[in-house]
Amino acid sequence: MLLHTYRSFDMELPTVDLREADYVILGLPYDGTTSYKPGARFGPVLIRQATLNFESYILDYNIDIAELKIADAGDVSLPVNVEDSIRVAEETIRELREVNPNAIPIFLGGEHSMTYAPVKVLKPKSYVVFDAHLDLRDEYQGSRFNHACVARRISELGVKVAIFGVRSGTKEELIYAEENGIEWVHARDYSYEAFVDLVLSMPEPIYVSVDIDVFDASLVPETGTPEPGGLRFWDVVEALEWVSERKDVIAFDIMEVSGDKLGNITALTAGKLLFHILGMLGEFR
Ligand SMILES: N=C(N)NCCCCNCCCN
Ligand SMILES: [Mn+2]
Ligand SMILES: [Mn+2]
Repeated sequence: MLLHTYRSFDMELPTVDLREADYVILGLPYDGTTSYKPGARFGPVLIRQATLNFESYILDYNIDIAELKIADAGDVSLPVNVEDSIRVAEETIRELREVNPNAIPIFLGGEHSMTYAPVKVLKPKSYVVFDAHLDLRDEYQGSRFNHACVARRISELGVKVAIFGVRSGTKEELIYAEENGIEWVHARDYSYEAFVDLVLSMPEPIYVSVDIDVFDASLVPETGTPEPGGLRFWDVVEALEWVSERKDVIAFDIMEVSGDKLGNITALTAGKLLFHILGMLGEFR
């Protein structure tokens, strides 16, 4: 076990020791800056539990992900304060890299605020994110590390940012995007072609983040700030297939899953996406 982690719930998959893994799951169960619907601290448990519903054989790729070498490093034990939590998450991810520098991590959240930690440690050149929100605020509800600020903090690290599926933002965020070369695609304008067009020229390596609220609210009612008018499940899967096959993706996350009932529709959406990500990684890499 890594320092500052605990085991919460087992997925519907055999796992291997972290040292031997090609892929590693790590939960970031933080919800201290939630602004609307609470419960993101249960996201990682809910996603793992939802995988019990799914076959490990993925029809789309003709692959059984039970045969992949996947480790589950558990969940990081996070303190109350958001900046302290980011620090503990960073330390844990650094430790994980020391134990196994080659495994591709898939982080499960937990608020989007936590994505800052893996990005700081893994130092991608680009951040490709699916999100209903721009997350480009300088500050929100008293914190610069609020979930609504994470894309801005990441862009300030010098990482190239592109955001897909957006349908919520402020004038201030729009101006920041424009002044800082941050590309984004409205959910109404989203297409596979628009995604490929933008991501094709982005510098590598790439960190891919899925804020689960990018999906239509009907697919993800249990998330911190649900928004109607979102993407379909296959929109995101097809984009991830392209980027994981064609570009150097060093990590993924699935964030902002919440709720207090096992088997909730949001967790099922996230669990199914997790299995597809593992399937495409097994197929393409
Ligand atoms: N990145 C995010 N998830 N942002 C959500 C911001 C919520 C805006 N509430 C609007 C309240 C208006 N009174
Ligand atoms: Mn977000
Ligand atoms: Mn969002």
